[in-house]
Amino acid sequence: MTMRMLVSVRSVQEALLAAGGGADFIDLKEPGEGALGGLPVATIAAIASALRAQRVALPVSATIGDLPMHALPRILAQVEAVGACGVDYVKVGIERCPEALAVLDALAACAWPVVPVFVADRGLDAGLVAHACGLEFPALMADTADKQAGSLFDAVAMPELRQFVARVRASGRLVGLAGALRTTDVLSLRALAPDFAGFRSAVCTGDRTTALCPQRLAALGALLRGQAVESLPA
Ligand SMILES: O=C[C@H](O)COP(=O)(O)O
Repeated sequence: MTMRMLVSVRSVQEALLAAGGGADFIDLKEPGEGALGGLPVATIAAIASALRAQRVALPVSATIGDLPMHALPRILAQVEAVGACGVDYVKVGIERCPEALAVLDALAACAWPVVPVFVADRGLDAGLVAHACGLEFPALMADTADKQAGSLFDAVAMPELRQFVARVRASGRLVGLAGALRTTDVLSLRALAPDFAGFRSAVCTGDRTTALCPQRLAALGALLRGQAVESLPA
């Protein structure tokens, strides 16, 4: 099955560009505010409603911002605020620490579909992942916080990523990978075959805080679909 492409965007214009450029998931995020930087809720609501008004039926996710695991009340309040914006999924970063277990339990009890995103810079905690797999989440993701330190493949070894994909898939959830992934990572992604891969850095004109680049988006989409690409933007 083709690996689906999630593209992170920060505006209506970028969301429509991503939708027209082959994205399978539209992910609302402010890249300038961190790995899972949150947009203002009014912006999230405006983008979600603009997409629906343009009859874009793609699933839309939005992040709550980079909140620490000890800030559970703030995390839950933000999930509520973002979920009420008309998105399909609310993405929440899960740090590798003891408090994360209680955060996962609380997120699973939320009224909105939450996608936990395991912050994998220090590897993946198999116990935490197994715990999440036993809860009612539609999908689980791994991503990195430090986008300057290479890609997810520099942070986590292939066997560990393979185990993550297999564990999540066995639980019946969708599994997604992200973390400064580049076109050069597509072969490794294919080997792991997650349900979807998430991108921002690879589809911008410069670093991930700059504008979305239609050519890079099209080239990446073609590559993920297994189509020959004549020349990839550097
Ligand atoms: O959820 C996906 C991320 O926004 C990917 O961003 P990145 O490619 O800069 O790591």
